[in-house]
Amino acid sequence: MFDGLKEKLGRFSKDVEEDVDEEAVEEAEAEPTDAEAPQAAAADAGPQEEAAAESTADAEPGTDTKPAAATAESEGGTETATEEQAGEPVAESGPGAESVPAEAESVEASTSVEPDAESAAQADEESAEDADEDDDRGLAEKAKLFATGKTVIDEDDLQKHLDDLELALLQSDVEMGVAQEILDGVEQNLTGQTRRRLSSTGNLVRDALREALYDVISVGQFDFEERIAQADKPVVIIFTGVNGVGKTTSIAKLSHYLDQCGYSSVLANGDTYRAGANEQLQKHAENLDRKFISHEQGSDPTAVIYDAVEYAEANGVDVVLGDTAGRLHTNEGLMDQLEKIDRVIGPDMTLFVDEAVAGQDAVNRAREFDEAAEIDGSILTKADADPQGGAAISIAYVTGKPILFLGTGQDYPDLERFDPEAIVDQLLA
Ligand SMILES: Nc1nc2c(ncn2[C@@H]2O[C@H](COP(=O)(O)OP(=O)(O)OP(=O)(O)O)[C@@H](O)[C@H]2O)c(=O)[nH]1
Repeated sequence: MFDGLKEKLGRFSKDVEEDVDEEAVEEAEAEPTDAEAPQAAAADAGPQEEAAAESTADAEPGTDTKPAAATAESEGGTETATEEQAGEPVAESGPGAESVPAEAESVEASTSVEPDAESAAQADEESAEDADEDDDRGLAEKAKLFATGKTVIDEDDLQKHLDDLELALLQSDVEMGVAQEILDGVEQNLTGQTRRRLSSTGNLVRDALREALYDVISVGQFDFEERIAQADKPVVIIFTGVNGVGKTTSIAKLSHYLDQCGYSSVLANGDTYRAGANEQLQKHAENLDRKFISHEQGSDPTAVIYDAVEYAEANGVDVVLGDTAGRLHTNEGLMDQLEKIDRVIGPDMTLFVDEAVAGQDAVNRAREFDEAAEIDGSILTKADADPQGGAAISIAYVTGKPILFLGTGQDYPDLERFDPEAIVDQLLA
């Protein structure tokens, strides 16, 4: 699922990471030696070995020695530092740094000025040699930069990578406005000081991308099961969308899903337009052992749904799942039918169904269906066959309504709750 997009995002992360690494090494060479600041402070309190042992114990794995304040900032990635915080002591590493006077450390772009540089510069030469390990230097620098939330990459370099990312997103069928939103988010997360909401992976670029992707795909999310649980029964859910995208199958899958959650359901065929529609949904109802409500072809869809609601009320059924004709959204007759269902039945939810593989077309249809008959969320089918992921990333942002489920196969259990955080993690795995 979404393997093509996954690969492109991975390439972007890797390319930017490499540039960030280079920056970090350059900085390390211009700044005082690693671990000097904490060691210098500790040296006042006791013997050197003790101080070294303490600072090592404080350090996070792979981040080299850092004062507790800076370490705490990076933990969980909950909040990036303020300007003042950025000025707090942060351990550095780098050859020859012990000879750099504090005044010479005026640094540009991505670096932060260290007020404790003076004490760092006074640190013991032996300790400096201990800390002068090239191995972890890039990692330590990245961790430090991440902790301070300062700019970590040259803007021109970043722009080049963002252009590549834009192309990759558009090639993956991400809607243009959504792609721009992601680019803005990544740029802001990498160069600005933003409040992070997801737990940090400890990887600077991937975290910036995660946040930006999460922001666009999590739009409007609500707890579907909670809404079902809290609504008066029967809950009426109406399905809209064009023909052949997996709408009927999705109704059957949702009936199965609801059953797993402990809710009974009745299937109603409001697609009285298309020959064969009754038989198609009836087949699913039989497979699942559900009550099926239908009228003859050409009759009023509202009357079908109405009958299903009456049946559910009389028989204590929790949810009515109503199909509608899948003609094009431009068809006035269809829109009139949906409007009448809205007016007479007042459904609890209207779900738009389309296929992930339709990419931009699915995004455009979602927008147009929502404008014609307001939707509460979407189901994206055939995600299992979609390498691009453009629709999955774009639909929520474009409609302002969440993707609630992904269809991931042809069998009834192949319906998964759309979990934005899990999807983003999967994309950046
Ligand atoms: N791979 C895969 N196939 C799916 C998925 N959902 C539906 N399909 C298949 O897509 C085809 C069309 O599904 P239908 O449910 O008949 O489509 P529909 O939108 O109801 O079409 P109409 O009944 O013509 O409106 C069927 O062969 C389904 O098995 C999915 O999530 N993954």
